[in-house]
Amino acid sequence: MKTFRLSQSSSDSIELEPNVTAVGFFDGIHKGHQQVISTAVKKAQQLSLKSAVMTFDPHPSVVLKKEKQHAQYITPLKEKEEILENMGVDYLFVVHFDKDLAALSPQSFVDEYFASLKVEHVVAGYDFSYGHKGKGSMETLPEHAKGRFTHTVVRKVAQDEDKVSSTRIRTLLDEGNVSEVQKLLGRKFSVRGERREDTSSACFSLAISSSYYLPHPGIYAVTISDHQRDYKGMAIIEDEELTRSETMNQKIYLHCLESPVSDVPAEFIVYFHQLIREENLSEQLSERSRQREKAKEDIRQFFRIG
Ligand SMILES: Cc1cc2nc3c(=O)[nH]c(=O)nc-3n(C[C@H](O)[C@H](O)[C@H](O)COP(=O)(O)O)c2cc1C
Ligand SMILES: Nc1ncnc2c1ncn2[C@@H]1O[C@H](COP(=O)(O)OP(=O)(O)O)[C@@H](O)[C@H]1O
Repeated sequence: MKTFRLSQSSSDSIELEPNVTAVGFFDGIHKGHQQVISTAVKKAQQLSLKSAVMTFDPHPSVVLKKEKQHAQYITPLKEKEEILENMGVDYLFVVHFDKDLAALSPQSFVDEYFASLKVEHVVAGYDFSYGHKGKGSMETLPEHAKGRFTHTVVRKVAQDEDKVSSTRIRTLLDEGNVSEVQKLLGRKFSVRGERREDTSSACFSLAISSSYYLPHPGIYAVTISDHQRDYKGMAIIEDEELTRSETMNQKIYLHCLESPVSDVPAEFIVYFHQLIREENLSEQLSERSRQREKAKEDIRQFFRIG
């Protein structure tokens, strides 16, 4: 997969083959997004064209100064790239979202970003909106396309009768409900980071990018992967103020419950299975470490480790 970072005027100069493009922000690449993207990949195969995904950076809500601004992501760009690559996408267009882009009329957006990127077919969900004030919709797309490309509208993907959406996933993460998040993502919620200080080979802290949207502070049953094998363990997410370092990274604490991790690479991926308990930070340190020992036992039982 090739990634292209685009801003206004930069789209004219890149060499591309004709393609089918799925468009949207796609934070989380949840089951709804997967339906949109796999529709584009299949359509591209049928038409013998390249498949592409168009996303934006940063999230429009930040630039449009919406009440809720999403500056942290369920899948930061690096994760998005990896998932899309595995889905068989050929091109990723990352369009820089700024005030000028937001001000483009729906017609100008279509002219500048679809027509000039050799897009022959656009795939988006039923509620996709584009152009100034989000006035362009899937109903207006044919009028703005002016015969230059065709399109597919993907119907609502729901789970338990409600739309699968990144907002719904963020709310569940705020509650620490990572098992429900897994149902909407179709995979476990995960974060990747670099190993930092060790207490022992099996107990260390992980520095993760500040652009992750993290689950509610608490103790979680997790698997910790070093890309070679998985270790069952415990992750502790402390309150934001406490975990942010000067570099603005976030930190989580990991305890492996299986054979100690040693001589392993610096990068790990942590897969979240279940919230075991919330931490009460007003409690004395000695009580907190007692609770952590108890949580370890609960996690052993959760994973049925003897
Ligand atoms: C190129 C482009 C320009 C957009 N411009 C605006 C805009 O000026 N105002 C706006 O409210 N939404 C705009 N949108 C739509 C937003 O991306 C987003 O869909 C909308 O704010 C609704 O977000 P929400 O569903 O998270 O509330 C634009 C979308 C695109 C793709
Ligand atoms: N549950 C869903 N069913 C069908 N299409 C969806 C669904 N959720 C999002 N989409 C589509 O995926 C693309 C990205 O949408 P986006 O606004 O980033 O998702 P979300 O609504 O989860 O924040 C858009 O084309 C949108 O219409």
